[in-house]
Amino acid sequence: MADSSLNKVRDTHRAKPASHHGKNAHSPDLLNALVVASYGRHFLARDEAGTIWQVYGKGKRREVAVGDEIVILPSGDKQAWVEDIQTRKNLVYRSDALKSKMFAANLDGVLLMLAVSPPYSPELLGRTLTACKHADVPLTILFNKVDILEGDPETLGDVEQELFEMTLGDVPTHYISVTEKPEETESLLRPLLEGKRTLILGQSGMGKSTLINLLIPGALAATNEISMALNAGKHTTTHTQMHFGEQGLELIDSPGFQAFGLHHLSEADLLNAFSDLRDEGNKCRFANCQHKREPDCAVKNGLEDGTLSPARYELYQMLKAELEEARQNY
Ligand SMILES: Nc1nc2c(ncn2[C@@H]2O[C@H](COP(=O)(O)OP(=O)(O)OP(=O)(O)O)[C@@H](O)[C@H]2O)c(=O)[nH]1
Ligand SMILES: [Zn+2]
Repeated sequence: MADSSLNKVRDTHRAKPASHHGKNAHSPDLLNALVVASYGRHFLARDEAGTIWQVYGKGKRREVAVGDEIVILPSGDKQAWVEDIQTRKNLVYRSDALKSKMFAANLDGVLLMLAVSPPYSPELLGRTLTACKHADVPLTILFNKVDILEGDPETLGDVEQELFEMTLGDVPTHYISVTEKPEETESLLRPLLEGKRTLILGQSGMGKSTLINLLIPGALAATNEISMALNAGKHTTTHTQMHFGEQGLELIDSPGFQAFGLHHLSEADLLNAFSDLRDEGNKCRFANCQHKREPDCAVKNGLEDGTLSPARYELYQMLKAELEEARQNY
């Protein structure tokens, strides 16, 4: 049975006064709480007594992410205001020219789910890799649905090669089948995930929900019930949600994404995420070499002799061009 703490939400009509347990030491009216769901404009937060509050923020205090430790001021009927957001250990987010979207904060790791059907996007893989490097959160790749590739070792070999090249062999990568090999998947992942808070990312259809239901049975159904009860999910189909399993397993589910802008990175940030290109680039003849058509370009030479990855080079040039364009528009 899932130990979904969201099940502890109280019936509004019989609500008891909050226990002293969850009170904020500085002010008796304030409570410390953990953000467990984000609907964009409002959030669900769980206080230390296990009560779920629907919380709203004004101005900067609206910029709340799942995983944030916040201080809330109850305003009645299980509703509360965000009073403060505690300093984050880390934050994974994406951003385009118009807005940024926070995935989650205070993470121990990110799991990126990929599959061959629907086909995964190497570009999204590269962007996820870059965002996690920048946020300094360990990334693990789960390549799901390997059952589809049974009897097709060639395609599987190509995938392995592509993932290795893009990640420089630096990212733990597991080949799994959630539906066909559930026990194996579970015994592989439990030791990696227990006692940790993990954000699961992936394009639509990669198997995120299937995996969450395997590791925390009933999690998604319980979540829907809570959302309905609090009316929190009204008019929203996509939201980010934390699920609580046994042995301190915490999984954060985020809607499948098709875009992953990285406008929040500076050019130096970008170079740090591509340290292979940065280090080789230091050997170019010109200090400001763009690694395009300059003579004695160590990066171009590295691409030619196979020591650098063309896929990473292309992604780097694409992200750099985006940053330059974004800067010109401001
Ligand atoms: N063949 C195969 N199918 C799988 C596997 N894991 C999941 N699926 C199927 O893939 C489809 C999509 O799975 P979901 O778990 O809904 O994918 P998701 O990543 O949550 O997608 P969104 O909710 O759209 O973000 C479902 O029909 C699953 O049954 C697997 O290991 N092998
Ligand atoms: Zn160069």
